[in-house]
Amino acid sequence: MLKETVFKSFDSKEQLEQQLAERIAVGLQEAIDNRGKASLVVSGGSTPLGLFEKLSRKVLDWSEVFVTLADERWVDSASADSNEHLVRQHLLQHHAASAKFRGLKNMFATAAAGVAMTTEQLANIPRPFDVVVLGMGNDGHTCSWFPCAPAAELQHALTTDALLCAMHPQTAPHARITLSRHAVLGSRQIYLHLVGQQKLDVYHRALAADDIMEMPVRAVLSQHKIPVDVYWAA
Ligand SMILES: O=C1O[C@H](COP(=O)(O)O)[C@@H](O)[C@H](O)[C@H]1O
Repeated sequence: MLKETVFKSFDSKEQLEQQLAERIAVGLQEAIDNRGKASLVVSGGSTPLGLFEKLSRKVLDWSEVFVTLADERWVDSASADSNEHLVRQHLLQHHAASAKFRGLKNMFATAAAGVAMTTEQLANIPRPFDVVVLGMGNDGHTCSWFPCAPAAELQHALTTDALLCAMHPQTAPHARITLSRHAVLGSRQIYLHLVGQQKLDVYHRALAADDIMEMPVRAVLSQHKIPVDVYWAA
């Protein structure tokens, strides 16, 4: 059945975070009730911080929840630029401290060299992913599908059946490891979490045309098999 994208608008980012945290918690608990375990994929960057704080205080069987990232910068996991660092600081605390977390960074020197090992390490995460929370950059990237990356790399991430890919954005900091489009769309529910007028303008631009290489977030928005709920606050 084809799914429509749902757009939800909130007066404040706090309201958005409360509602989205509740939706995610309900989705994870339903997955546990139905299948005994749940998987949650989250994004990094600056947007999800408050959401993580609220989600971490939700009461559910966190010990049955597997958490991983949509993408990661190939930096030390203790670095302030690391998405894993953000998740450890803001999500894996309070009730959520008992969740099972697998990051995407490993000890290999480069993202390209590390892809195979991280793919193995994610083998036990329940798929399809129960809940995927994506962000979006002002350049129209989501995950680490950057329009400024070499075209062949971006094309690969958008077409491969592999779980993970390396990405080398030319104008954004750090080499990346990212879930592929195939991996992200192997999910039951996607949320796109946006805050601010600029992100709303970018979102509208993404809806207005269909060149995925120009704005890779379109790879998620232009499909109608997996439900995508867009949560936006001013
Ligand atoms: O680099 C990244 O950027 C996007 C968006 O980040 P934000 O700071 O604008 O919220 C994020 O979704 C992604 O996970 C991250 O690696």
